[in-house]
Amino acid sequence: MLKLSIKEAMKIGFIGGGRLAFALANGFTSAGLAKPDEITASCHPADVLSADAFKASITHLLVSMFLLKSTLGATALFENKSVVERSEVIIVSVKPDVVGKALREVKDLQASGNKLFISVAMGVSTASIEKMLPSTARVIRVMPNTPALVKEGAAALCRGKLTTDEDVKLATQLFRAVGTCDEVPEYQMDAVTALSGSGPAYIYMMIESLADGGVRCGLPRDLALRLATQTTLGTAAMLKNGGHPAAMKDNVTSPAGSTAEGTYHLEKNGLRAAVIGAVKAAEERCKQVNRELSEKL
Ligand SMILES: NC(=O)C1=CN([C@@H]2O[C@H](COP(=O)(O)OP(=O)(O)OC[C@H]3O[C@@H](n4cnc5c(N)ncnc54)[C@H](OP(=O)(O)O)[C@@H]3O)[C@@H](O)[C@H]2O)C=CC1
Ligand SMILES: O=C(O)[C@@H]1CCC=N1
Repeated sequence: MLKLSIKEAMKIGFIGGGRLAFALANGFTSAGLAKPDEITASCHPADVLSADAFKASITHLLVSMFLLKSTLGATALFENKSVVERSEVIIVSVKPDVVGKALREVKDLQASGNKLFISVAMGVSTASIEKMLPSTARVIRVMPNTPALVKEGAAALCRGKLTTDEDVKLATQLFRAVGTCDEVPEYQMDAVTALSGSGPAYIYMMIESLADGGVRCGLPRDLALRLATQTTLGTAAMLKNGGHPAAMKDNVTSPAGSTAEGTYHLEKNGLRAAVIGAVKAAEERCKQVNRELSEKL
């Protein structure tokens, strides 16, 4: 079995060079875990597209290649096989419904059998990934999030059937270089996806709403957005130092003051139920994706 060590920069390949791959590649290189010129990423293969889709995709592909090369110094490849052959660790970062197609292309490669595959695909279980790869391939499932781009990511991972402690150590080190990373049992991965994987989208909506509120009260847009962003950052930083959000909220809320009016309005309009419901709905969607995929395998 190929032993990996994170002491030296690793050859990391991405099957699917999209938004998340870009965020992770950027984070890994700036953390010194991979040399930009040793990162490879594959993009949408042109052979399966209609003429019109090909034209649209080639533009998209050229933009992706340009971004990967110019911003990161990484190499964009047309073939998933080349990514596997050229990498020590392969991050599967295509959409869940494309995972099967992409991995079928590399299943028969000899190189696939002794490599570590890290899947970040939402809702796709390690058992499903293992069925799509040679029986000896090692698989880890990770759910990262896009703040990895600024080394403030939150990730959780779980083991597959053949994952070794060293693999977990390596993946943990990789994702801790771009934020936090916890190991969880696989049954919790959909909940993690629904909370921290999707969470940045919910927080952006909250920040945008705060800024809209400020504008409604007469603040200039740029000031409102800066205040909303910094307030979110500062609030999260305080919580990270310890303490309970309810107690911290009470510290902000003066008797008969402005915050009490504001929080009453949020309670009346069901903010908490809406957020809890959003996480639950996102978790359900993960389970649905896994069910649909498992039926096809
Ligand atoms: N975005 C996020 O915040 C997070 C995403 N994830 C997971 O990461 C994965 C990727 O998501 P995201 O980066 O947002 O999606 P993107 O659509 O941005 O990236 C997917 C990439 O894969 C390419 N692709 C499509 N088909 C193939 C193929 N057969 N072989 C190789 N590459 C292919 C796509 O090209 P083209 O566009 O030309 O089709 C695209 O560049 C998903 O499984 C998602 O669940 C996990 C955590 C957070
Ligand atoms: O929306 C999605 O499906 C992916 C998974 C978590 C964040 N983005």
